[in-house]
Amino acid sequence: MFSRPPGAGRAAGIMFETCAAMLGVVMAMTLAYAASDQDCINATAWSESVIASLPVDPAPKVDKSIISEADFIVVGGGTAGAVVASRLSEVSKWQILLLEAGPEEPRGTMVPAFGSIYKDNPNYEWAITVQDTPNEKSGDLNRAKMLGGQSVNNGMVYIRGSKADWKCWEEAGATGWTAEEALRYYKKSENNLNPDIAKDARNHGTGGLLPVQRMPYLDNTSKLIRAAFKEAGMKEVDLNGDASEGFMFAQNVMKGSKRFSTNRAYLSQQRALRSNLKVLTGATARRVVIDQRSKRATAVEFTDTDGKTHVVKAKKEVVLSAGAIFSPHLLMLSGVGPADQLKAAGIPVIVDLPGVGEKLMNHIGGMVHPTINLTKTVSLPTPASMMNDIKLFSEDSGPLSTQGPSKVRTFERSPYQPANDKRPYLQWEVTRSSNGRTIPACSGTSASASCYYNQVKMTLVLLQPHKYGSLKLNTTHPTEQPVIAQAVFTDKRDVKIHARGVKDMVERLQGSAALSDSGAAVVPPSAGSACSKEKAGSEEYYQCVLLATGGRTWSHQSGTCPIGTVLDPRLRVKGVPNLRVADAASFPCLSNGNTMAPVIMIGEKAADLVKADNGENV
Ligand SMILES: Cc1cc2nc3c(=O)[nH]c(=O)nc-3n(C[C@H](O)[C@H](O)[C@H](O)COP(=O)(O)OP(=O)(O)OC[C@H]3O[C@@H](n4cnc5c(N)ncnc54)[C@H](O)[C@@H]3O)c2cc1C
Repeated sequence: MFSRPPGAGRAAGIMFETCAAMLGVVMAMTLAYAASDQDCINATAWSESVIASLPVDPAPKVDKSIISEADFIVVGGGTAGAVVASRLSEVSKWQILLLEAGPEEPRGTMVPAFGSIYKDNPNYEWAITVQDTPNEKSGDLNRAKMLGGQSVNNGMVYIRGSKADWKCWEEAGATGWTAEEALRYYKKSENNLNPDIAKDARNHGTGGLLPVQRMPYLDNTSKLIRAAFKEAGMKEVDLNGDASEGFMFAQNVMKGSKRFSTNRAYLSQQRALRSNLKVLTGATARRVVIDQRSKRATAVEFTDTDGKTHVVKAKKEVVLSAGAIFSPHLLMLSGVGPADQLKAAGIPVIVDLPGVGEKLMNHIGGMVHPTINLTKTVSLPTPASMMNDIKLFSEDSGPLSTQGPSKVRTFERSPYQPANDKRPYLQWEVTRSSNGRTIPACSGTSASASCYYNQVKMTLVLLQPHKYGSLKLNTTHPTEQPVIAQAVFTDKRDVKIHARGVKDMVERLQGSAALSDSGAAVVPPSAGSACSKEKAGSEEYYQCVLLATGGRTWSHQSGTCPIGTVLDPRLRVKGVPNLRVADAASFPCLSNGNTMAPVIMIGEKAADLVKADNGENV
């Protein structure tokens, strides 16, 4: 319906697309109105009308034909895999095959206000269950299954972590992964679109494929949170520059008002232009075929959406970029991993590598939320205001282009962390929620937050917990998902650091004139009567509340095939020299911040390592 008419020139095509899209908006908004009264807006019709307003992408070059061999096979077209495949295909004499289990990226992902809109949608998500462990009833783990991987469906925040992270990498044996080297690749990937930040050319790049910018619109609550944090003595800084502490309205992977995944940034145009880059979606790798005698990866076995098995020969190398859960799983299914687990599952051992899945690193946070109830800075949406939001969105502004105060990130040291560790251990996240006044048709959908919120919840994330989880082969059903156990507040030091952080923040917010002047009420976390024996507001009280309410791991799983025990510093699997792992699994140390930016950096450097090892100048 919205495709360009045959033979139309570019300008005419764009006009046609715009008009067709606006027609779609009007039709869908009519549906939303029909199902709405003053307080109740049909969220599904609303979401559809927003999606209909998006510019039409050129149709991706979809070629379902199977090839029998390629020079390089990249498994997993996610955050890192899209980068690796794209960069390798710059060498036109090489044939690159990218295998992605999920489908093409859908268009709705471009709307920042929709957040992780495809979370829990079985068409675009792996269903992964996690073991219950003390202090955490884990339930499920969200992993995107589509081209672009988690970069399509995450919080978009672009945070590189601490420059002091690289000391830990060096100590783990990651020779050559220094702060300066990482910066080189961050800058290579980055197209920083905010001039006030981009002018710091030592720390930022503007020529890369990845658009990075702040969300273009600040709502009133965001301005209020900024005022409260400044009042609390926090400095507004560029957390990807020289400062490692302070707060920031984070930059995100986006351009104008739209999200960019690594698929959109690195693959969509390249696929259309490069005949040596073949992308197969719906292609689930089952194992890497490794020759028992030579210990070389020779092929990848995968199944298509009809369940048919194919084997593609790898003439040079295989790169696993299937993420922190599936890269180690694929290694084990291919005979590389802890020998005891492989033998118990009946998988012939090719290389005994006990480090595969031995640790599953992750940030942890408490379900202990200081909350700010809002009154003056929020207003209920109306059909007219929502229509206006769509107009603003098409002009690269307005509420649909933002996630409001959810983009605030703070990094601070804890008085209880080791004094010689330069990484700030505490990160506060702010999320929007709705309490008391809900709009029935808006609640329970991903679009709800873009409809209305009247509360912000603060969540403290511990960036360097003292305990990690693990990932093991399911030895009775090895092809099923691995057995995943995370670790949450099982170390007393973590409980102490977290509780003190919550106490300090509550006290600062309660003393904020900016908040009280705007009618906002700060509600400290509580666990009902469970902690009534402790003095309210004391560190012991918040420790009790934390243990009573429990915590959870973040979505930053990493380190399941780390450099050091599993990979050499060139990301090659020890004992299988033409097989590499390049994604969040490769981290030897937990990044001191959100993980997408470091994963993209790894993808960039991985491609250069592969090129250099195969005779190309980089
Ligand atoms: C809900 C959520 C929100 C987040 N928000 C942020 C944020 O705001 N900022 C941030 O920095 N980080 C965020 N993260 C974390 C970050 O997105 C991830 O750490 C990062 O994207 C992981 O990249 P990856 O390449 O390792 O894996 P992925 O991006 O998950 O890519 C792996 C790909 O491999 C495919 N695959 C897996 N197995 C196979 C197979 N057998 N055959 C073929 N293909 C396969 C998958 O379908 C997927 O596309 C978030 C994560 C989640 C879950």
